Amino acid sequence: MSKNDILVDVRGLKKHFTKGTDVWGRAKDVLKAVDGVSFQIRRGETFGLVGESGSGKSTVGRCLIRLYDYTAGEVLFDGQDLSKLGDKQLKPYRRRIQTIFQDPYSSLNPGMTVLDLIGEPMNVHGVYKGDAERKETVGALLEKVGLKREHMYRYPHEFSGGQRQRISIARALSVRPEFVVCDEPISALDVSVQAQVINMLEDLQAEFGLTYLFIAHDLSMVRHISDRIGVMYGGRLVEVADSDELYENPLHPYTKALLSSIPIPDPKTARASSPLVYDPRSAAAAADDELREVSPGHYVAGH
Ligand SMILES: Nc1ncnc2c1ncn2[C@@H]1O[C@H](COP(=O)(O)OP(=O)(O)OP(=O)(O)O)[C@@H](O)[C@H]1O
Repeated sequence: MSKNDILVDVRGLKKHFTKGTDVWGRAKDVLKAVDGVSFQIRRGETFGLVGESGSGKSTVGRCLIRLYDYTAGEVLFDGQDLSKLGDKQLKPYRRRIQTIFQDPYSSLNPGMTVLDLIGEPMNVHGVYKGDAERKETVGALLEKVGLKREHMYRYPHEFSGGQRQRISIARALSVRPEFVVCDEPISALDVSVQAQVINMLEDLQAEFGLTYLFIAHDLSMVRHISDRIGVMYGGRLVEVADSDELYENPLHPYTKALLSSIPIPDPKTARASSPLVYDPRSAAAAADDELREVSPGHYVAGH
């Protein structure tokens, strides 16, 4: 991977939360939500981040968009360490990096029309030249995400969950970002609309040359959209590999357990055995947890 190919470079990222302080003002409990995570995302690819609830996926995403200051490590975006920038210097990066959140119900202000919701980030970043252009852009974006132009005059409660997520996607894309953090964007949607949203995200990626971090705990959809996948457990990455390689040749016991719990729709290929259970005290898990490259592009911890 040449330096130029890399859009996002995460190096030794740590985010520790402290809960309460003692009488001397020292932190009592430290929760190591992210504890030394490194990975790179190439321009134009989708990097999937998977793991069970609480493994630290969203915290990684929030550090990447600078919603959280991090405890240690570096996040380089297009070669720039964002933690070194003040608010003014950060502004262009706040345009270039956008987020789509899980819950399309709470992430859209119910009192705003779709026109204002999609137009708001455009106002903040001044990416249009007058009301007519703004309206035209919003209309075109609505069509791109499978809605109608006239929907711009409606309010979020008039739409289904899937349609609201389409509005959130149009809002994120309105400022022509390069990198989009998709934090469980389909988890709250009906299974029947999940695949539609995934296909749409892929089409938009191809059309606009987007790079995605795709966070999910549902492994079945992640394989479809991701080029490479990182598996998180307890605030650390335990395995990183190309998507197909990870599914066909999982090496870490936690990855194996995670994969064994995906329902298989085709009875001919259905597993004979029941899902594996990961025991973090097992010998393999207890071994040193640095990632090592075991075959080209396939990294695993403690193996
Ligand atoms: N703002 C916060 N303050 C304190 N603890 C936090 C905060 N945000 C996250 N955590 C804790 O950090 C750990 C990792 O949380 P995170 O949300 O990153 O996990 P996740 O893998 O994304 O899980 P989920 O899929 O449930 O969102 C959890 O134990 C969580 O309770």
